Amino acid sequence: MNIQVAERSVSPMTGHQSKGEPAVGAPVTRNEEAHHELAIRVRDLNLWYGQAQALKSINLDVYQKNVTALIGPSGCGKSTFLRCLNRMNDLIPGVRIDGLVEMDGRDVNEAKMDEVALRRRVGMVFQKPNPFPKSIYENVAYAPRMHDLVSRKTDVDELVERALRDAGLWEEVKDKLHQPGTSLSGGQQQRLCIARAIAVQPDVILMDEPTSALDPISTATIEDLMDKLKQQFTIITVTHNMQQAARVADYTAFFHLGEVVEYNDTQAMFSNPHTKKAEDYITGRYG
Ligand SMILES: Nc1ncnc2c1ncn2[C@@H]1O[C@H](COP(=O)(O)OP(=O)(O)OP(=O)(O)O)[C@@H](O)[C@H]1O
Repeated sequence: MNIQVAERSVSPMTGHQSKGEPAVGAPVTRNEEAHHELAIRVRDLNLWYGQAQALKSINLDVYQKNVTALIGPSGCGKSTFLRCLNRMNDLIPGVRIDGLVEMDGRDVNEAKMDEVALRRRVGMVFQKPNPFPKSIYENVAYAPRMHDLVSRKTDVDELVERALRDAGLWEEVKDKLHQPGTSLSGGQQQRLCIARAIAVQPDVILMDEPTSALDPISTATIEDLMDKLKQQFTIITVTHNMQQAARVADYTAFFHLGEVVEYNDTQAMFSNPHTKKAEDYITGRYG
């Protein structure tokens, strides 16, 4: 099957989940070179906002040092799912969660889990670049200092430089480190936010539509960066751009009405989707 991938934003969904579609869980096929060690194991995860169920029995294995894309129509639960991985939904009143989100053999929702430590291990980059109202340097140095990872000035300097280099921003900012982060362009600000996220050496970086507010050149820069960063980090990204998912992701999960309908190696998913819904969505027939 030769699937034409759609490039477009997604409007509110229509359609219904049909039963009897293939079980989801471990991908069917995998990239030869990809790492196959589990970073996160999600089992039977359900989430309600008040009475409304937004996630329904999600089962997903996220592999270390890969990019996993979450795709699907607007309102199908991608961002909600992403926030379950670092307990950011805890901040929303009326949320109820059950099921397992396991990292390093521990359920992130267990009562004694230290949420601050969890969010150090699972960093997040948002749709709109959101640097602190501080200098470029302080944006990167703040969290490592707060977590006591570094204290000596030379160590902080070194860490700031390394994070900015890894985020592909050092050459552009090395002579203006003490200017406000907000003085940078949108694409540079997003790379600053990535530098801020990686400065604490997380295991996982969550990205919620990280390029949707950026121009095509900045988008391409971030996509290249994701490809480099996966050597060091596990990346989970939400995207509405099918071509981006096809370009950057090793694995793709297709969400629909709060369920993961299909999860597979990206190449396999895009060339031979197992479900009609995934095929229709990927090809832009609905969404
Ligand atoms: N804070 C909230 N309170 C109540 N309901 C919410 C909240 N956040 C999301 N929802 C609902 O949960 C469902 C899933 O939303 P979510 O934002 O996770 O979907 P999404 O797939 O990320 O959508 P989009 O692609 O438009 O960003 C939707 O019905 C949404 O209205």
